[in-house]
Amino acid sequence: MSLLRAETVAKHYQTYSLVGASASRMALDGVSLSIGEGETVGLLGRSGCGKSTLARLLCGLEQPGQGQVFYRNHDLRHLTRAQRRAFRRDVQMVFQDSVSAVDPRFDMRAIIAEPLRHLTDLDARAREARIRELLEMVELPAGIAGMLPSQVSGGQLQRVCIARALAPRPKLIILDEAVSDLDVHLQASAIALLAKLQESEGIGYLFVTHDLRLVERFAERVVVMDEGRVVEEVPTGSLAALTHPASLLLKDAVLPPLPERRAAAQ
Ligand SMILES: Nc1ncnc2c1ncn2[C@@H]1O[C@H](COP(=O)(O)OP(=O)(O)OP(=O)(O)O)[C@@H](O)[C@H]1O
Ligand code: NI
Repeated sequence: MSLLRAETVAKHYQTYSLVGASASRMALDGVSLSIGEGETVGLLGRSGCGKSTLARLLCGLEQPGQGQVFYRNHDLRHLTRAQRRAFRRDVQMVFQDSVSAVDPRFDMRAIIAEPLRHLTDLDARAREARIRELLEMVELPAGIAGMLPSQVSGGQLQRVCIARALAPRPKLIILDEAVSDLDVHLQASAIALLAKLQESEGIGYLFVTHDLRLVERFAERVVVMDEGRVVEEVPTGSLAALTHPASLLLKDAVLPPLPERRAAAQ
């Protein structure tokens, strides 16, 4: 049974011009995607193809215009209270822009404590212990707990967002370009951290990116979208099988400009 499944979801946005004319833009055009428990899926495609829209539908932040999203075979629109709480716990999301994803008035402790308050039965003491444990998991010093978002670096704040996502012991974390803004070194260590957590906690990820290299290491399956549709889907071991033009663009972006290729072109 899938943990999370989108079935032929469609979503269009109404856009308005200055003169008041409205147009409809199809962000998702009949997309189906199923994610099993503990599974890691890379979701790729060029800018504007609908990745973030699909990510938001999957975690219930937005409703599809057509189609349905299912959590453990239950339609998200008809969850019981208990199922909704389980869904909120099991499926977490980390966004690209960690600064706007946190309240600037909250310190790191309060940021991480929030899901613990709402989604677990831990008392204050147990919450504090869990926060210490989470900071350790994301390799941040315990002393950071009392700092405000303005007092930590972008990379540290992103790790705090990952800690917050891990806090309620989710089954799946949807990472929407979550490491894209980090410098190369921090990106590599964030990926290593996510891969480690995948092993130790059995967490699965939906890893949204336009960088094929980032998913190659730890996704089992790569799904490529283009213009609001899923155009290809292959196991990570078979990337050579990708043939759609949108997939080839992703593959091309990975190839380094080899000196001999440049020489051959001259
Ligand atoms: N809130 C919104 N209002 C209007 N149009 C939107 C909205 N969100 C997304 N869109 C449009 O829907 C389409 C898909 O956007 P989406 O953000 O899902 O793409 P994406 O694949 O995540 O792109 P990127 O890689 O740049 O993040 C785009 O054409 C975008 O302009
Ligand atoms: Ni996006």
